[in-house]
Amino acid sequence: MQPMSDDAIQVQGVLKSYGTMLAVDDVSFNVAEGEFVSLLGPSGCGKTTTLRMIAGFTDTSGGAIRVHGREVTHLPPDKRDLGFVFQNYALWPHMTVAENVAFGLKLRRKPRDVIRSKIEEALSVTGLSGYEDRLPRQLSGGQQQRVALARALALEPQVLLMDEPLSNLDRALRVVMRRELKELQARMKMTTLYVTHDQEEALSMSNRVVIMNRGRVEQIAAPYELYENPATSFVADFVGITNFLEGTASDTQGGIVGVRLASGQMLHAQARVPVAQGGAVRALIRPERVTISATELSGPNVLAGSVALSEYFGAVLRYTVRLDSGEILRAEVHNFDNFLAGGSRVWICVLPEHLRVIPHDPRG
Ligand SMILES: Nc1ncnc2c1ncn2[C@@H]1O[C@H](COP(=O)(O)OP(=O)(O)OP(=O)(O)O)[C@@H](O)[C@H]1O
Repeated sequence: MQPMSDDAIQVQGVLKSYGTMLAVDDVSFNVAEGEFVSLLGPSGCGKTTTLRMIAGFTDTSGGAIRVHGREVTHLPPDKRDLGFVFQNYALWPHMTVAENVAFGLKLRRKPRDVIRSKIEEALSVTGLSGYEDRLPRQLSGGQQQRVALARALALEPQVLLMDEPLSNLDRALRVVMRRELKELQARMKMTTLYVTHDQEEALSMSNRVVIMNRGRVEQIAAPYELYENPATSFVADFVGITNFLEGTASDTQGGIVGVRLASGQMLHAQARVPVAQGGAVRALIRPERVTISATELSGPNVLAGSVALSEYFGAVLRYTVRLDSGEILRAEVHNFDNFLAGGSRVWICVLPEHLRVIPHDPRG
């Protein structure tokens, strides 16, 4: 698909090979003006390489990159009008906070009063006013991270690229910082491309997420869409926990497809993507969508089994159920007043509207 021309970033068919290995394999996506887009995927899937090609730190082996419609594929990083915040934020240790933030502005020979007001503004939006004269070693990890962000913001980039900027922080700080960062990004309507392997970070901060796997794009969608309608087994498995039931597609009627399980039992599921009749398919359901009952249920889409394991996590109770047909299914219960012990006989109901059917992907 041809990306729209008024997008802030357009990545088209980008490739990166290292010898015979394709680290990035025909990746295309766009980031609209003011949008927050994340590249999410497991370690080694090509996220950082993609971001570095957009930044200009890594050469491309093919494809095109445009920033605000201008082709930048072969321009050096400083000619691309992009800001960066990387994982190792590398502040100058001998410079104060203000000097660190001023550094890029001085390189660009900005007038002294402009530099002063930019420093003030960047430190104010990152909550660092009053820290001007501190050295990096006199700051916490989160504060150092914010200095790196302030330094990037002071240059007023049209587009900000961030690679795992919160990964060095402890969990509590990471959660606080991601809220601050998101709030700041939204307030400043700053176009942002963000690399992370943390699904919570990607889901909670992004307008859209690009899921990568082995150098390729698996799916591009808004967080809700990604979670509710994963396009592939990989996405379903990588984003949240999913139950997979293998079967064969029978006829589709009124948007409902029949899935015959190996046991012979038929389930009805919503068909969001076309599936071939007789084709191998997977029916997916999230554990929190599974209804579990200790009293016998009847009707369609009911499966009988017994509790193999129950795990209590405070707010949630997770059951692992072995179905009579042999499959394992996980169910999560959020409001509960009693526990079903291991071995308990249970009935599982999976409503058609909560079951998603996707073609069986031999890679997944
Ligand atoms: N300079 C290089 N030379 C050879 N192979 C490389 C080089 N840089 C990256 N790779 C390989 O390219 C693939 C993609 O790496 P990349 O750093 O983009 O992954 P990533 O998704 O960002 O992973 P992580 O989350 O671990 O940082 C990996 O298999 C990596 O080993």
